[in-house]
Amino acid sequence: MHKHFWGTFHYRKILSNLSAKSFQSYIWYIGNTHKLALLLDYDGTLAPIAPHPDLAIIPAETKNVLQRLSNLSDCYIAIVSGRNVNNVKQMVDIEGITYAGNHGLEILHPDGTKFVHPMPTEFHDKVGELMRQLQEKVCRDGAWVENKGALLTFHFRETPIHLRAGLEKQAVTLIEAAGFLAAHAHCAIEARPPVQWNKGRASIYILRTAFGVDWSERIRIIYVGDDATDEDAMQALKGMAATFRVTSSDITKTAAERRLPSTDSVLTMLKWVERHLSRRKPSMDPGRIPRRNSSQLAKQPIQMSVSIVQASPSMTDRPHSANSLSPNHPN
Ligand SMILES: O=P(O)(O)OC[C@H]1O[C@H](O[C@H]2O[C@H](CO)[C@@H](O)[C@H](O)[C@H]2O)[C@H](O)[C@@H](O)[C@@H]1O
Repeated sequence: MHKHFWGTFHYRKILSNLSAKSFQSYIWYIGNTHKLALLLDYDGTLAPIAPHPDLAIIPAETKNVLQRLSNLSDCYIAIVSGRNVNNVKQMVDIEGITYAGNHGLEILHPDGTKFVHPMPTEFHDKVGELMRQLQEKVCRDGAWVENKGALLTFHFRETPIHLRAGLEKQAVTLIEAAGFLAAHAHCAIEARPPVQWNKGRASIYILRTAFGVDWSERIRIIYVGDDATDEDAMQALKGMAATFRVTSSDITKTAAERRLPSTDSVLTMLKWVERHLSRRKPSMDPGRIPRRNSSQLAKQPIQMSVSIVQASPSMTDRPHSANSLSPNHPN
């Protein structure tokens, strides 16, 4: 059942003035029997962008609707973020859901088990050295480095606009010289270890762990994200999910089925999902799985290996490039 779901409703304009009614056309996709998996990015999707990561707070209304959705037996929620996994869990602060941090390199399952993608050992030391280099050479004029453990983010949101390009270029050079992949984010450069893992692969890993190998037949999926790193997931889930890119631009390239203009519209969608799921009639459909039983499925062995990718000599901002599933891929 790998096909596009939107039929005649497939268009890519930004929808402004969204109301719950705007999502009515999704009823036939979500249907009345299947469990729904909501995969949601954090910054710029659930929480509006703020001058500093500590200030990007999830609005109370959004948190409340997520909390209620997390209590529905036929709704599974995973937050898929570029933040450190403990940090994003702290920011969302809802128990019983899945948290993926560092673009999926670390995943906390609702039953408390944790997945950590294998990392070449030398990169543990290299992260410290790259942090030192960035701090020494490019942390000025408001720019700073966020240490996320296996990853670093070089932030320049507070840097005067005319100084940004120079610092960005220098940071990219340092990141790539240290053997990391550099990727553009919102007023930031992400320094990621060169492993073939991203939000797309992490999303598929999460769905397979929760729902088993035939996950794509058993569930309906909604993925929402606002950044280039979310494009990996939108690409990987193409034809298997309803995908939304949060952007106020209609020229931003995206693999998503539709665009949403703001975090407010994400809230509107979540409210619509809640209303639809709450109105569904109880069903005996085997596709519905009690959510707490998903830990049984997590015990199925999943192949995992470290695959090193070559850091390119130029800027690595290819959101669609790392999506093709390798023979090692758990899917
Ligand atoms: O995948 P996400 O959950 O969207 O995380 C992506 C990055 O988000 C954070 O940085 C961004 O949001 C900050 C708060 O709004 C903003 O100040 C910054 O300019 C943005 O780049 C976070 O700090 C990063 O670690 C995440 O990778």
